[in-house]
Amino acid sequence: MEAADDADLRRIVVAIDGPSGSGKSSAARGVARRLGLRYLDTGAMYRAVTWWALHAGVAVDDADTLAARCGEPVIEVDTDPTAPRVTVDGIDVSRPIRSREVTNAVSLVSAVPAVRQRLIARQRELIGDGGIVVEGRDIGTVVAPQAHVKVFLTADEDVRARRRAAEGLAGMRVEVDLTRREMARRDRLDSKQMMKASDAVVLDTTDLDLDQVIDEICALANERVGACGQR
Ligand SMILES: Nc1ncnc2c1ncn2[C@@H]1O[C@H](COP(=O)(O)OP(=O)(O)OP(=O)(O)O)[C@@H](O)[C@H]1O
Ligand SMILES: Nc1ccn([C@H]2C[C@H](O)[C@@H](COP(=O)(O)O)O2)c(=O)n1
Repeated sequence: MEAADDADLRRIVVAIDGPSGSGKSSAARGVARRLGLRYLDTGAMYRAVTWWALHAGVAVDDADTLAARCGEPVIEVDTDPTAPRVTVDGIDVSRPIRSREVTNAVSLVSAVPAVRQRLIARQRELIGDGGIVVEGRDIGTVVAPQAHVKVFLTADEDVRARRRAAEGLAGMRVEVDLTRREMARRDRLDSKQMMKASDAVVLDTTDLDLDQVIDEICALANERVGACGQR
């Protein structure tokens, strides 16, 4: 990317949304690193509440109790793209929140309106005056509709499952068919929260490698960076 004005870059908000396994985290981190921006993984925050519920003995299908108690855990997020970290009550949960147990429960927790309200407020605080790449499901529509760059990442379901299975969940190799079924289930449950903004650029990553995706998003940021002072 050509050198953009530093002051404008410090205000930019790049929103990346899309289904599970479409490459949001990898792309968002890569863009943030390349442009010297902060990085916020909002899914990690929903995962952190889910991890807390599982450990606090709160049933993840008990929406009323989740709504009443979701303010209890203190969730801290480090927005450094070289070392993103999430803690719950001071415990580093960056790895355990990727476990299969959390992954299969998180959609129930993230569907609870009180949980969303609380985390969205925190996400907006973290976005602050910008200089950040934020990824999730509702960033361009709900969390930061003012974002200067909005990207909706997609990829063929089979390709997403293969990429995810190759990576494994928290270090365990898992088979592609099972991964595909679990991802499809999660996308179905998340469909109410996942929204493509009408002004988002749709980027299908099926045939793109990660560097190409990062290049495309950085090019969009470069085009829009001049508008950062105007919003
Ligand atoms: N363009 C790409 N080409 C090849 N592999 C990719 C690409 N983008 C991401 N990956 C790989 O696909 C896997 C899933 O990517 P990533 O975790 O970034 O997706 P995600 O959309 O954030 O998923 P989730 O919503 O489930 O957290 C990772 O192993 C990542 O390295
Ligand atoms: N802005 C967001 C981010 C995430 N979620 C939900 C949907 C996912 O199932 C879960 C975990 O996200 P992931 O780490 O897989 O990106 O959190 C949401 O509702 N809104």
